[in-house]
Amino acid sequence: MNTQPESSNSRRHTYRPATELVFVDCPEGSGANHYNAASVPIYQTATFKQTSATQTGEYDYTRSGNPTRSHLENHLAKIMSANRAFAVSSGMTALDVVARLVKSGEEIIAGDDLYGGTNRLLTFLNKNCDIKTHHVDTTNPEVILPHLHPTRTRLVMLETPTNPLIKICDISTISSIVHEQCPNALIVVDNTMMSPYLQKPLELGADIVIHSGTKYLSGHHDLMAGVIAVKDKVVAEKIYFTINATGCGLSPFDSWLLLRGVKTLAVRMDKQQSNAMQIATFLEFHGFQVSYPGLQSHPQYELHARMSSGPGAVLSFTTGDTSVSERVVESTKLWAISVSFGCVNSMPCRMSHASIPAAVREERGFPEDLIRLCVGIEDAADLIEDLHQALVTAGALKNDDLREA
Ligand SMILES: Cc1ncc(COP(=O)(O)O)c(C=O)c1O
Ligand SMILES: N[C@@H](CCSC[C@H](N)C(=O)O)C(=O)O
Repeated sequence: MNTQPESSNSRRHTYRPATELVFVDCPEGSGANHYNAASVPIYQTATFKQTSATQTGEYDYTRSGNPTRSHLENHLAKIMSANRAFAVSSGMTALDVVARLVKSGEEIIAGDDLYGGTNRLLTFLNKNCDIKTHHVDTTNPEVILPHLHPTRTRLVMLETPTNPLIKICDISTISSIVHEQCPNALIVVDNTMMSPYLQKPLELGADIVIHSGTKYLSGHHDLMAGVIAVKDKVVAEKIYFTINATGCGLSPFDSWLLLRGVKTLAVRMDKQQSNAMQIATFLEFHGFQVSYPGLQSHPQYELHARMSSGPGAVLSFTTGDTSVSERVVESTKLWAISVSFGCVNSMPCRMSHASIPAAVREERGFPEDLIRLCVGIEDAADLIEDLHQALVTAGALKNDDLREA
């Protein structure tokens, strides 16, 4: 049964974003926190005893609903300005659940610089389910127009910034164009890179927002999770149906971990973002081609600033030579070599998009010498010193004198 109440936050004063992240409301009428525990308890149970032989109570079975997950989902709906939010087992699950809104013969329009796993899912749907995806450069809303079909287009899937090229698209303009031409189409934004602390796509015209909760929302690389936030009640019911039918709702323990992580999102993101800005400035000062929406040199600096309250903590840069980039990555001592981002450590990475075939990467202008930096909360001076020595060791930087920009 569906136990998650709609977000009921209109009844009280709204605080500033960092406060709202910490302040967890008790879902109205949920009876989910009988003892007023300051930290929402973990309801580690698969099933719930009933008092009636004919009617089920608020909760009956954890696949269908669990009080710990309800608290989390209610909190997520609030911070994402959604009518309802759902917590599932991974970011890819969130994307898969949303993709199930598309029927065979319908179409998707998606960016050409999407996370590799999303690209893999869309390729699977194309090959096996007769669901075609048109990949376009979403930085230019005009290029979407020729692919819009009044009845066939079902989803328009956007990332902004994109992973890993850090391209920006205009959520409001694209939403208006698509909604006007295709009443059946839904705008889906993967907001993983920004987190709801920095950007709220539902307020900009999107219909559905998804997150890999594995990243900033949880923040410690100790959890896999996904989030789906929805504006429309009918769409939300369809999403809930799929989650219950397929059994991919987030477990009670992971729901508790994610709720705990969300409370510290603002402090982590503020520090990570400030570190990222210093590192981007350092790299640009030394002549590297850096893509980071906090730099005025980013071609969509102003558009990004209009849509969000900060540039985030992921940036990418090129060295001009693939083997030099590999040496840079391998020469760092402090920066771990690992995929994923959003954690409290930092990592250089050119592995996350290995699932996109080399030919497709080339066709979409994905530079093989790209290094993606996912900046953590360490002392920025240590991160810069380590990056500097790695650049010098790899021969990417001739001048080994460490100058701050
Ligand atoms: C932008 C983006 N969306 C979705 C995902 C998928 O999330 P998860 O790994 O939690 O399945 C990832 C990374 O994996 C990602 O970087
Ligand atoms: N082997 C994984 C790669 C995951 S990449 C994780 C993350 N989204 C990132 O961008 O670093 C796979 O095949 O999905």
